[in-house]
Amino acid sequence: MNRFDAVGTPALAATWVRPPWRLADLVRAKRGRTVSVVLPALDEEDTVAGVISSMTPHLGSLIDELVVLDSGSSDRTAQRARSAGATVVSREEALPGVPVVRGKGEVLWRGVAATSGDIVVFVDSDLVEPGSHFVPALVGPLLMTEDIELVKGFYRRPLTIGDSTDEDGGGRVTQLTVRPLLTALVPELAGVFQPLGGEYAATRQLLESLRFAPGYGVEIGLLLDTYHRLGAAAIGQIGLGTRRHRNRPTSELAVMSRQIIATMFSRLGLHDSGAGFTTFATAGNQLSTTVAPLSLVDRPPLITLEKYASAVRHHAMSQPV
Ligand SMILES: O=c1ccn([C@@H]2O[C@H](COP(=O)(O)OP(=O)(O)O)[C@@H](O)[C@H]2O)c(=O)[nH]1
Ligand SMILES: O=C(O)[C@@H](COP(=O)(O)O)O[C@H]1O[C@H](CO)[C@@H](O)[C@H](O)[C@H]1O
Repeated sequence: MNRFDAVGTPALAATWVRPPWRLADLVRAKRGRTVSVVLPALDEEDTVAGVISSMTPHLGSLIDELVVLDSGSSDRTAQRARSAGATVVSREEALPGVPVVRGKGEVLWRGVAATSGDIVVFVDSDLVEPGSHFVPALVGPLLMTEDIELVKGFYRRPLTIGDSTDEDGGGRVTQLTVRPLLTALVPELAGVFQPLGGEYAATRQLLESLRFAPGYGVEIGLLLDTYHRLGAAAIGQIGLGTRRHRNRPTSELAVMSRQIIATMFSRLGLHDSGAGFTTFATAGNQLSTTVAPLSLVDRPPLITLEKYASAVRHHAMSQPV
């Protein structure tokens, strides 16, 4: 285990700057365990096929299941995902009869329900030229060690606005909001480099036992709940190199940040006004305001959902002894 010796706040104890395992070692280490990859996708027709293509070489060996969980896309996301070799599941198909709500947390929650792998890997669908090493790196600690239950990827994050790129300007909410707040409120997690990153892997046993926060709060919710449940020793992080994705305008990230703060405060028992975030805009001498809705309603642990639990029991009984 390569300890990342940073000056100041130490990294997580389980930090790998580079994956030390060969692909063949990982496949051998599965020992009957299965791996499902879930790509949450809302209108990602431009990038979803490229993300899938970075993974299909591992399909049938390291990866057993590759699912795009369609978040209600209105573009050609589903068609392009199927053509690239993924299975596409809608939110309704993932949990029939359970009314759908908006947001990323809903899609990831249903992504766990729609798959069966012992290990579940989440990768965003808006990535630009992701490496084929992403999934092997993320599942490595889960296959090769005994005590890790959640593995977060970390990376350099370029920020491209228009024609200009700052090679380390990305992860704006991470850098300006979440990591400073974690340092102040949960210093044991100050060494998590990309707490919001959309590339992470976890055991199904963990994910089906956790609630899923709504919208963009899902990542910080899963991280804090895992920490409260199992401690920092169960959390690992691994270097993936550079991660490019669609960079949203700061105004949209402010709304994202508000939802993340609401989830953080709820997990830490801190009072939150519950007020939605107001965006101001002026035109001439006119002032307009938009209040973004805030949700505080988590999705319950899947294992408490009879529909899911019975499906798991049925699946278990259909497995060869
Ligand atoms: O309601 C949503 C919001 C986001 N996403 C997906 O979640 C990932 C990350 O979302 P986004 O790119 O908006 O977040 P960012 O990376 O910009 O912070 C992407 O694959 C989105 O398509 C989704 O499936 N449903
Ligand atoms: O890390 C962040 O600050 C934000 C925005 O990243 P950029 O400033 O656009 O590179 O993106 C993350 O947050 C989202 C909400 O949790 C996740 O869904 C994304 O996967 C993650 O990239």
